[in-house]
Amino acid sequence: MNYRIAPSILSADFARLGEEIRDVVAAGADIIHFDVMDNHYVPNLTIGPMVCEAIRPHTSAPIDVHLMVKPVDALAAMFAKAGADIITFHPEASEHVDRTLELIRDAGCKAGLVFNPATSLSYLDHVMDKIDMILIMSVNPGFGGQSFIPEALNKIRAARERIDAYTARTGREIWLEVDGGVKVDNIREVAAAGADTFVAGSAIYGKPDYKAVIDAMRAELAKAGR
Ligand SMILES: O=C(CO)[C@@H](O)[C@H](O)COP(=O)(O)O
Ligand SMILES: [Fe+2]
Repeated sequence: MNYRIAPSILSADFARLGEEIRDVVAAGADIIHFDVMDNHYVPNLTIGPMVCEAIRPHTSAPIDVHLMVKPVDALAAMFAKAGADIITFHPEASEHVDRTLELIRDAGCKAGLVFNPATSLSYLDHVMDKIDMILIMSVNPGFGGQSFIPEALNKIRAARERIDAYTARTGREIWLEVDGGVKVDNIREVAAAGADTFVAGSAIYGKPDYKAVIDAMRAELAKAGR
């Protein structure tokens, strides 16, 4: 299994963001997770396309933009222009999920849907062909540093079953990302449930030695048995 670790810059030092991104990639990160919150769909307010554009020259790692905004379409287009590689959004926040997925892919990015703890995976039913990534939230969206909600493991297993059935039928791969409360001490269980891409904000940026945390996560992943 090809596992990917995606540090969330929500827990980085924003006064030194470029350096924080270079450091985490040098420490072994595969993807930069970029949390966009609008103080409307979620209570917090974070960063927009200008910041994405500003960090783009600091890394060649894919920038994974997690949109916690409503409405979605205008901002999705702006992030595609600002250098995002992957753009995910919450289906409840889009008036027309299929159209938003198309808009993101037409702009040259990978597209994905994000599932809150209480959101049904049935939003996937008719759009699998337009999805490159499924993101399962293991906390309620809005803040870093929350505790992993154990029920998310069942949803990860259900999403993995859908992906495996789809890949067996079409040959096309879809990534399964998990976001919220992922740490060294639970990443193995999250991987065993079927995830291949792991967002970790406070677990990585909350420690002084990013490489030590990422190495410890990879050591756990090597034992996951998938
Ligand atoms: O999208 C979100 C929160 O809404 C996340 O990406 C968090 O930033 C993850 O932070 P940790 O739970 O890993 O500290
Ligand atoms: Fe996120």
